[in-house]
Amino acid sequence: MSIEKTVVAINGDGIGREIVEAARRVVDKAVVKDNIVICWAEHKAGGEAIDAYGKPLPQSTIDACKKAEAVLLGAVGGPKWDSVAPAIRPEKAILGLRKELGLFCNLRPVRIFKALQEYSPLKPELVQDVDFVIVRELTGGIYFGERSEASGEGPNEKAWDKETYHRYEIERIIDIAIDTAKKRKGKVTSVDKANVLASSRLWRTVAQEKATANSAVTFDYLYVDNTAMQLVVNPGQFDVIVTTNLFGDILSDEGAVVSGSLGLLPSASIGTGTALYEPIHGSAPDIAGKGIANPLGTILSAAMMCRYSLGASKAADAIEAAVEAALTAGYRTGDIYKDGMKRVNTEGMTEAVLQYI
Ligand SMILES: NC(=O)C1=CN([C@@H]2O[C@H](COP(=O)(O)OP(=O)(O)OC[C@H]3O[C@@H](n4cnc5c(N)ncnc54)[C@H](O)[C@@H]3O)[C@@H](O)[C@H]2O)C=CC1
Ligand SMILES: CC(C)CC(=O)C(=O)O
Ligand SMILES: [Mg+2]
Repeated sequence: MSIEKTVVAINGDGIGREIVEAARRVVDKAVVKDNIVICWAEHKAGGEAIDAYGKPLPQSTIDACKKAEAVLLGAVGGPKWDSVAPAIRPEKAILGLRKELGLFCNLRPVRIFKALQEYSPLKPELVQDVDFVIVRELTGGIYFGERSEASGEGPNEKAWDKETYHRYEIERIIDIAIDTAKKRKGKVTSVDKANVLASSRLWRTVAQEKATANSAVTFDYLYVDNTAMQLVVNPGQFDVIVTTNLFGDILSDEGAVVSGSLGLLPSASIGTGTALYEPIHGSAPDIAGKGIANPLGTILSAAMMCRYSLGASKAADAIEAAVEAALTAGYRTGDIYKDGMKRVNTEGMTEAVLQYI
């Protein structure tokens, strides 16, 4: 008899439905290898929840996520909801879910597939060894600080957002970075802006204390502006990058360029509650509804879900190998297409992956 696992699927907006449906098909086929069957529970968040319920994160979605073994999410937001009140913007759904589920850590692996080395805008010799993980703090910092929308008039009109970090928030994310590094090449790069920001100075102090207490791991410390440059001049130097919510958000999109496309990168958000898996990109309104989005970032997020939340390691290995095989065989969505390759849409890439499982 198969073991049943409940996974909440949140399509969200834009390309969300297209990529989540692709990943669900792949997972359903792969988990058979682990004698597992997935019971998918669809719930709404983001713009689609605003349209249905008048708010981006209904309690029913939160409750379902808390009870499930994992959550697979597409992306939320889009121009349709750009003029809604700040308190109910679609992005509040993502932030709210992360907070409600206690997901203080976002793991964003950045690697370069052999078949895609020539797709990176960087020189081949710079990208051949690229394989690092961004460990992004996810429930603190400026995204969760107090803010004030614009008020006042004329040149004195002002708005502000506050960045706060507590010692315990920094300690627990650095601990995860250290554990991650111990399973990899043993190097942590802590990224901050300690030359200017008080919150970054506390970040660096805590990182240095952790470094002293963990001599098995090598630490270095970079300012975020230098890191942004190092990511494109020498990305092979990185093993584990640990940084704040805002800096991690920005640096991971830059990492995606190194790997060839934003559509390729997966993520896992972990912490105290049900883990959530989502690609690092957004809802891509410019290509939504056309069936051309690259589903691989979501499919690879689903592989992480199989490995870390569903106890389906054979499925995880099979999905990752199938993605590699599909790329090696030349299948390419538009974002990674080059002359001579097999151009496919979302459906075609999904079929290509399925055939190798
Ligand atoms: N986790 C989430 O739900 C996130 C939501 N957003 C929201 O998404 C909306 C659009 O934001 P943007 O800044 O345009 O960022 P985006 O990541 O949605 O798109 C940036 C560019 O990358 C392309 N792209 C993204 N994913 C792709 C894929 N799978 N295949 C092929 N091309 C892909 C898009 O077509 C676009 O040209 C906004 O409402 C934003 O707030 C943005 C980032 C994360
Ligand atoms: C709502 C945003 C913080 C989402 C985002 O850009 C991300 O998590 O990468
Ligand atoms: Mg982002």
